[in-house]
Amino acid sequence: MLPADFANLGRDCVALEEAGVDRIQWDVMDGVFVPNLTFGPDVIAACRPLVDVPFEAHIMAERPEEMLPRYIEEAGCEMIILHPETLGQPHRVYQQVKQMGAKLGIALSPATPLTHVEHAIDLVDEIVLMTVNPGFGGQAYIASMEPKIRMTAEMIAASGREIDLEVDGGISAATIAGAAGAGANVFISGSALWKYDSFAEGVTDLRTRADAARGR
Ligand SMILES: O=C(CO)[C@@H](O)[C@H](O)COP(=O)(O)O
Ligand SMILES: [Co+2]
Repeated sequence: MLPADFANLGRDCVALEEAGVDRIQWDVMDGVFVPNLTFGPDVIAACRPLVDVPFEAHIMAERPEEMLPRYIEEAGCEMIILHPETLGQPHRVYQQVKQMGAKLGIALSPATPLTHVEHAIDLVDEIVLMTVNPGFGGQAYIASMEPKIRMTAEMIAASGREIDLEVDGGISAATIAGAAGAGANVFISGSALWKYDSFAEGVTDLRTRADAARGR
């Protein structure tokens, strides 16, 4: 939702759902962990009743554990995506997310190693590999993340668990095949999706390209 019209977030949520997106990701930024400031649980909660599509909160904010109940219970986010660097005791917070009934996403910035997920492979529902440095939309896809995508896919396969591999940042018609071919199965597209003539055209084009790269 970072490229959305902040004066009409509800309208854009409805349009995205009508276009057939599988989920809506809210980029929560506090201006401390990343040099940008966006929206919090009250804004997400205001949009929740307008659509049925799952919400995931990508929380790029320090001490996110203090507001977890607001994202899960008030804002109705089914998935909570956290950056390990923002947590004093990551594993404890991961347990709290699951105990509150939400799905757990762990986001790794480009320089954050895969080892940050190893200890939580039995808890995590989604591993999010940032293919840009977090904080802004419209940045260039970092193709050198593709070996990390492959290693993550191998780690997931070895775990024997159903874990989504999401890529987030710079995903467009030009880059989605590379990410999909490396093993990603969930794709977050912001600025590229908004550039299509319609959301429906973008969703169809991006999904078709990803499926082709995954041999589906
Ligand atoms: O979390 C982030 C950025 O910090 C991403 O969700 C971006 O907001 C995706 O936007 P594009 O790179 O697709 O424009
Ligand atoms: Co994001």
